[in-house]
Amino acid sequence: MIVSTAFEPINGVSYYPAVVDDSLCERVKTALMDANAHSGADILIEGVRHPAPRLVSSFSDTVLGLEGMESSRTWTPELAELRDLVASVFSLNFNYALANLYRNGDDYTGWHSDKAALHLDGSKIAIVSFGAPRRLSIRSYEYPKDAQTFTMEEGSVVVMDLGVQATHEHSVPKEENPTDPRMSITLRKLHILDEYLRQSE
Ligand SMILES: O=C(O)CCC(=O)C(=O)O
Ligand SMILES: [Fe+2]
Repeated sequence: MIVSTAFEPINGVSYYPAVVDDSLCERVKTALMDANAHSGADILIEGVRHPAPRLVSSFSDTVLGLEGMESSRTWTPELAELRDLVASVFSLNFNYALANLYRNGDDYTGWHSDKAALHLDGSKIAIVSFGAPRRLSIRSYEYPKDAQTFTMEEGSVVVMDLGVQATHEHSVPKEENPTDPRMSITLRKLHILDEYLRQSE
């Protein structure tokens, strides 16, 4: 499958529409809902508990407990299919997925960079979108007023270089208009997973 870059908001971040077909989108959504996989645990920010502004779950090659997260589950068949499709389209490799469920337009992800230290050096993060379109904003730490914002449609993939995390942060802002649920599956290659496996041998 050949995909063309529709949009590159900044160097190191590319948006590709229509990578995942409707049938796989439907199967992934159903699988995630059936698995009742998402948790709404509180999150800790500088030692203070806040209700999670979205629901999260995680999947990986082996059950992994990361600080502040419920343990991951092993891949469902649909998520493994999605992982393999995105890996082959972009010639990447993934061993972990963090899934987010935005129940409506009030759910959001605040400004943050992904924790580069957990990921394999030089790897990339792929964000796959399902359900209602939502916006992704990206801004540099240097010029925070110049945010780039674009809409992620169902079946689209955003590919982010790990290096971008050092210079930029991203967010999924709230929507003012009524908004249906949206899920994102963020595919990652964590180096700590291999180390974790080695420790438990
Ligand atoms: O839901 C999204 O599109 C982005 C989520 C995100 O930034 C993350 O999980 O780190
Ligand atoms: Fe993120």
